[in-house]
Amino acid sequence: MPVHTPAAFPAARLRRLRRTSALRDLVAETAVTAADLIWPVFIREGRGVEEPIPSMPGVSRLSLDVMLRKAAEAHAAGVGAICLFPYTDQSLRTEDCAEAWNPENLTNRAIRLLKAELPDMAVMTDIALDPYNANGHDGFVVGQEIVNDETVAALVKMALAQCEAGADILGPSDMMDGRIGAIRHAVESAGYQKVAILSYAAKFASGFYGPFRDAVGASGRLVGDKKTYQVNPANRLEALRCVARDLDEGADMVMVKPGMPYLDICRAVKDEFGVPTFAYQVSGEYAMLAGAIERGWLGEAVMLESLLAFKRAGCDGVLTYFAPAAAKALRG
Ligand SMILES: NCc1[nH]cc(CCC(=O)O)c1CC(=O)O
Repeated sequence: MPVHTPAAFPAARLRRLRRTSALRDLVAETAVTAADLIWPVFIREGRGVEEPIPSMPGVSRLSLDVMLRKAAEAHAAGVGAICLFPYTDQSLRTEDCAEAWNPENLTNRAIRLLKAELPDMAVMTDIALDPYNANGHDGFVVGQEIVNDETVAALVKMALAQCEAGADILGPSDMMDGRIGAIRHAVESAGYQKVAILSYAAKFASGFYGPFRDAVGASGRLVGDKKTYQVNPANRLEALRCVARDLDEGADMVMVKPGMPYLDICRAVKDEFGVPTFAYQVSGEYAMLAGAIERGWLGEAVMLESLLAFKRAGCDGVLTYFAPAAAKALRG
């Protein structure tokens, strides 16, 4: 869109439209609303448990009863969707990752509970093996290698179990090649035509996932790094190829992750493809902001400012740990 060159001063005084909040709101180009937010939640076994995660101030692992109560509050405040991340019991983390497609695993029980009690809230899942893997990787490890096709077959089983439990949105976050096509084909064939896929399409090999790995209990386990499957942070065109590929294979929506350091990618994805585009404001971004807010180094307003940045960059929505607090702040 062409940017009009303002007339010379004093015909143009750009401050005229900044004078009052009514005028500012009238000409606001973008807005963030609670309905734009997806709330990522860490779940664990137990009852009445709220276990703080030290590297994510204000975020806790929740037992399913507490999760349900907080989900209902967030939903009442306007948050439309929740995304589940399990803290799997250490004894269930194995090299064959079989817990990942157990119909009764923590995530699948949480999906059933949410769909029974809060049917209008959209439930999104994560598809990757890391919460179930003895070595913390998103795929099977054979020798030194993260093997692709064997992992995809396991991800398909995981996806089908989540569909069976009632998931609305599948979120493959593993970055194996061919997983979107394989999952889409299996899900269609099994009769789950209505389930949407939000692909973690442009997912970078980032240092900003550190606190998340603490939260799901994978930090101490991860052997090596994820650079053979996640995208090099130096690469913009490769990220766009990932998005094109996932759309071709049947993704309904795509995600850029992390968010704030990759706003250029968000804008490029929206401009290039025009599809529903999401950003994940990841755990490390949350930790920076929440940690600084907690110490009084930054004001709370940076929360909504950071979310607005995603809308300005072309995103339709944001996955953010701030979702409940942001929804509350937006209500004033
Ligand atoms: N498949 C794992 C997964 N799904 C979401 C995140 C990160 C989210 C965050 O940092 O908030 C990760 C971590 C990783 O790839 O190591």
